[in-house]
Amino acid sequence: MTEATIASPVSLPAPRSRTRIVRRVLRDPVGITALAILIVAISASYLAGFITPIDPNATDLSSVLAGPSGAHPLGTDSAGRDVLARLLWGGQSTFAAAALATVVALAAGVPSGLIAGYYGGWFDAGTSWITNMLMSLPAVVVLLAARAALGPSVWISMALFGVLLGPSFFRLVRTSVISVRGELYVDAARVSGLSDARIISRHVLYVVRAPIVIQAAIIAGIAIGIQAGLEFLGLGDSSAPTWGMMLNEGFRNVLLSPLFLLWPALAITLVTAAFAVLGNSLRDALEDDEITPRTKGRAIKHIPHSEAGLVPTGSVAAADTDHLLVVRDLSVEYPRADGTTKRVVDGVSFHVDRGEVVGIVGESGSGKTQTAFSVLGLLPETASIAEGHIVFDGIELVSRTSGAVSRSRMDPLRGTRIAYVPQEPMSNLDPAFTVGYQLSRPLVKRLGLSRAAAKKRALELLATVGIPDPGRTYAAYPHEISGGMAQRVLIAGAVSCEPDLLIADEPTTALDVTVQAEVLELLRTLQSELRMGVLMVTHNFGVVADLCDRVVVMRDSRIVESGDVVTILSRPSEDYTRTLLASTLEGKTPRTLLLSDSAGETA
Ligand SMILES: Nc1ncnc2c1ncn2[C@@H]1O[C@H](COP(=O)(O)OP(=O)(O)OP(=O)(O)O)[C@@H](O)[C@H]1O
Repeated sequence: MTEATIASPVSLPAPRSRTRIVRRVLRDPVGITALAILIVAISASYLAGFITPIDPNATDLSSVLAGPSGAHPLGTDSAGRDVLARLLWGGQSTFAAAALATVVALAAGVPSGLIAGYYGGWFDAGTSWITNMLMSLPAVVVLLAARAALGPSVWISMALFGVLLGPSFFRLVRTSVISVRGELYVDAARVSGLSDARIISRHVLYVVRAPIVIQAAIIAGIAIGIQAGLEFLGLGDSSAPTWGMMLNEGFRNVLLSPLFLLWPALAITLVTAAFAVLGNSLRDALEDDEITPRTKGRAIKHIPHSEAGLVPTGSVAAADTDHLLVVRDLSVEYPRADGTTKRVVDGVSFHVDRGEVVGIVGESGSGKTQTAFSVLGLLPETASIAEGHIVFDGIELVSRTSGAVSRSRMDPLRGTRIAYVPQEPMSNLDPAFTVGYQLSRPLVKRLGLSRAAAKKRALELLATVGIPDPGRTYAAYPHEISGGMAQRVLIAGAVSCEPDLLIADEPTTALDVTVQAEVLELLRTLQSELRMGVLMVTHNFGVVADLCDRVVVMRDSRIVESGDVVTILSRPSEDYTRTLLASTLEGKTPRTLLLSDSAGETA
């Protein structure tokens, strides 16, 4: 690494301590109070037999609606039954039934919301339709009808209530997933080789877990309220003591014994409020928590080339196996609202050899990114590859007939042999995870490194890309580092598996001018050290002149001309190239031309 590539030190906050979620809740006075109320209420309910020996259904007609006494600490009801015993035993069924409703709602809403939001398509359409239908049903009427048809079982009522509440989780999760699935850091995770399941469980579920937690707490409270409401109306199982029935009885006897109404009302209010407050406190703790990877140490696992997609496919023409990457006659289309299609890449052909840097240059909207995304398999679902094929190291990623990137061939390559450096570094880092986690996770997943080895390698990579204090940057969150450092982090991630091909899409556009030069120098150094083929997407001929061996000039989705950089820079054959050169170089002679001139003179 040259001195020029080392960024000036940036002041970073001290690394965060890995405080656990429970400890964060315990430090929140409101959270700890709510937790204490729930722990006391739940344990007291399930230890009812030890707390009071009195049978909750034992009647004593000589002592009805009696006030608190030594024998009956909370008094008795209208049948002379002990209020404390009934309150404690009633809590058992209340908590268990609320848990049942919450678990059913979670099971019905969360997985379906994740899949519908992430993949969209027919599953999304079908589940959204079912959700809308369920939400249009009046829950209380359905519960009353179920009670009439199936009997007064609280378990059936609460399981059904869980199904009716499932859509609230579905909508919450689906909406959150839709808002993050298009985030660049999700694309970046895909490109770094993580599977859909891993992306959903880590990056997507991580974003929606806080709303899920608070929603679950609220739903548990609502389930207790609805359950008590049904019992209050006399629709519960009258053979078992419940808080709702106690409320009903207390209400009827409020003038004779107001205290009798107070106990169940207090229990219901305290417990439902505690659930809501605990949900808020947990959410705050989750949002503040740094996720700790829990991967156990593993030995280094080398990915055998015989795994799917890593051996050349037999049907590829010999001419296409001579180069690292071959893109031939590629055309990409999008459907228009009027039923026609819009061609954004039209008959594009080029190749990249090992150790060679090829630039795709052109004005905004000329189709450069769509071409690069075709190679990466990152085109949106609406795009289709109308024609052409793409071959990487003899592996046919897009065949002439398939019209799409083969996922089984692409997945083992992305993040290991084909890497990607994006345009906007900040948007490509997940704000919820530390830099170190995001850098080391693919090393654990793709290279099979243990957590400790991945951390060591990540720190080495950060030093390699010129980060002045790798330890601090490793522990920092994306918002705590500068744009230039974030781009260095992404470059470190991209080269971590020593790829054969690096695709960089305007890697310096979002950076200020001095940092641009440093990042270009870094890319140049890494490219020559690792002998990578590089496909550099840019609108800037200066970048092409600085880095590239060959260049492809694009305009309006087509290639205008292509050739080696010195020829195109000194003798462009197309007016468009001349205009583009004049506008981006502004009369300056690029270093490549100076070098080639001096080489010519020496010769
Ligand atoms: N999802 C999409 N649906 C329809 N058209 C799209 C979509 N994405 C891109 N396009 C169109 O494809 C064309 C090429 O876009 P592309 O992003 O490849 O341009 P570019 O040359 O990389 O420009 P820039 O440097 O501004 O990113 C543009 O006209 C753009 O509007």
